[in-house]
Amino acid sequence: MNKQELTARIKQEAYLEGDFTLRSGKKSHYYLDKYLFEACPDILKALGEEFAKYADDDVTLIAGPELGGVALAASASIASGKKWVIIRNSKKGYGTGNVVEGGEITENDVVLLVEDIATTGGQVVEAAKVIRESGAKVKKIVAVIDRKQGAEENITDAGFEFASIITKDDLGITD
Ligand SMILES: O=P(O)(O)OC[C@H]1O[C@H](OP(=O)(O)OP(=O)(O)O)[C@H](O)[C@@H]1O
Ligand SMILES: O=C(O)c1cc(=O)[nH]c(=O)[nH]1
Repeated sequence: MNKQELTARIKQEAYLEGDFTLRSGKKSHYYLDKYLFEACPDILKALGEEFAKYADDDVTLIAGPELGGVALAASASIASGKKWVIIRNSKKGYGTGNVVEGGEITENDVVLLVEDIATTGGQVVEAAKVIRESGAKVKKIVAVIDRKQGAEENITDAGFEFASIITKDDLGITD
């Protein structure tokens, strides 16, 4: 699937209009329901292939933040052949008590961090800090969609590199 077809498929499956409150507390007249596009195998496969383009030889691990990043990281792993982990929002108070699920992130790791939607970038920066605290390098943060509401600036200010597969402009969305 080429980028244009992928963009059209995402809009077709996941673009909603209404009054929405976002994670950041911002209000929006639209919402991109990542679970709706992640549920479509053609889109999920194509996204994995797009993410895999960022998985250079030095990348040792792909990470996806809970919850929307999980399927994306799995798809990117299949497409790239690199292992993947989940970054939880917080530790469970029982069982292993892990924040990182699927294996440890070590100081030798170079991690590609994948995200579904970047609005302010707050969620993905938290996940990136977990990776950094383990001593590993965050190679790049790549989101499926950049809503262009500060994510790039905030992610860069936090010391990480950022890219997105598409932006809200590609989807023909105006504020
Ligand atoms: O860039 P930000 O301003 O942080 O906002 C975007 C984040 O918010 C949403 O997560 P949500 O809270 O819906 O979590 P979920 O993945 O657990 O459903 C979205 O999936 C991003 O992770
Ligand atoms: O900022 C968010 O919380 C957000 C925006 C959006 O379009 N889609 C989504 O899943 N989360």
